[in-house]
Amino acid sequence: MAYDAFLLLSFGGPEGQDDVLPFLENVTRGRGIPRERLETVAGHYRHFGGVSPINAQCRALIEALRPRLDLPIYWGNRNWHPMLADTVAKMRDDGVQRALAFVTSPFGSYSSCRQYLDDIAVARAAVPGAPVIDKIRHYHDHPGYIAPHADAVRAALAALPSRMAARIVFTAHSIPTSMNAASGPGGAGRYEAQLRETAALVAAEAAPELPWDLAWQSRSGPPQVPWLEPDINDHLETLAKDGVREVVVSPIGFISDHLEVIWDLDEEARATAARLGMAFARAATPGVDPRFADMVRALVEERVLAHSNVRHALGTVPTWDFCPDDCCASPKRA
Ligand SMILES: CC1=C(CCC(=O)O)c2cc3nc(cc4[nH]c(cc5[nH]c(cc1n2)c(C)c5CCC(=O)O)c(CCC(=O)O)c4C)C(CCC(=O)O)=C3C
Ligand SMILES: [Fe+2]
Repeated sequence: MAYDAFLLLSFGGPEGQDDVLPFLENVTRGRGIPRERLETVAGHYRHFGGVSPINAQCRALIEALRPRLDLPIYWGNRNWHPMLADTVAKMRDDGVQRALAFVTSPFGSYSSCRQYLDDIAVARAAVPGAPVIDKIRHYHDHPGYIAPHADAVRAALAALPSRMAARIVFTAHSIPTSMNAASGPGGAGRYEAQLRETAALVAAEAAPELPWDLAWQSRSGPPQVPWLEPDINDHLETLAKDGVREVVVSPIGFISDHLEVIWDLDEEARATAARLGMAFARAATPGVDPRFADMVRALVEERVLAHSNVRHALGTVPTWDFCPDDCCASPKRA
């Protein structure tokens, strides 16, 4: 397949205090998020001057990709500028015919996969003559994703007083259990399955001798809707009761230090651990690790040279190039 452009497709985040509320309105429109939750999350952004780290991370990734890709690079977001529809219009004006999109989430689910496909469809519908845009597959078990996380877990373990007694707790963004059930072709619960595989692969590479768990963070939505559990803070309580004194928390659900990482883990989970008297080290995310940037290049090559059969994967949970219609369906909303 021939492509004449590369598109970085991400979530977007505010870049100043005045952006916070309009950004949150974009994120939560029609999603039934309680008002109090919105105010709480606005406070997290305000704590950092109203600036999400995510846009700077996208810019840094683009700079890391420039020397690695022979394609012009474009960037568009779901929820904040540069908005995807504006980017698609620019691509059309530049004569782009067929672009390949890399999404900043490695996993399948409505929020992390299908919603980006919907974003592409909506943006293209708004731009007459828009290029075709194909999405790159999930990369939850790609060596370029696993290796930086594994190194980071090793480094975090080294920062603990006595790594012998440590527990590794991997985290990812919680989603409603109904959204998890609908993840993957035919609704196969792939979100959790992929994350468990990522966790197992990172643990095996970083510290095969240590026990690990998968916990969830950043729960949203109304309280009566079930989301994936345990929450990281509840899980730390359980571990403390079981006598665990040291934890490494590794956010394998994130490619870079999103606001959920620097608030929900570095502030909240760290405070929970301190209250419980546990030593706490947060493992880094890939960010612009050269192996992660090389992975993006490899994923582009994999699609361009589809006949070459090179498809790096360390696990067995399948990934697929084109999501079928019944993949990662939108969950019913309350
Ligand atoms: C699976 C998943 C990912 C990973 C995949 C991916 O990366 O796309 C993700 C990423 C992100 N989520 C982000 C921010 C927010 N997510 C929210 C709300 C929600 N997230 C959900 C799921 C996910 N979210 C869901 C099911 C909701 C409920 C509303 C709904 O059904 O859609 C809300 C509303 C307030 C709240 O309730 O928290 C905010 C502000 C940011 C930006 C961070 C930054 O600024 O650095 C990023 C990268
Ligand atoms: Fe999907």
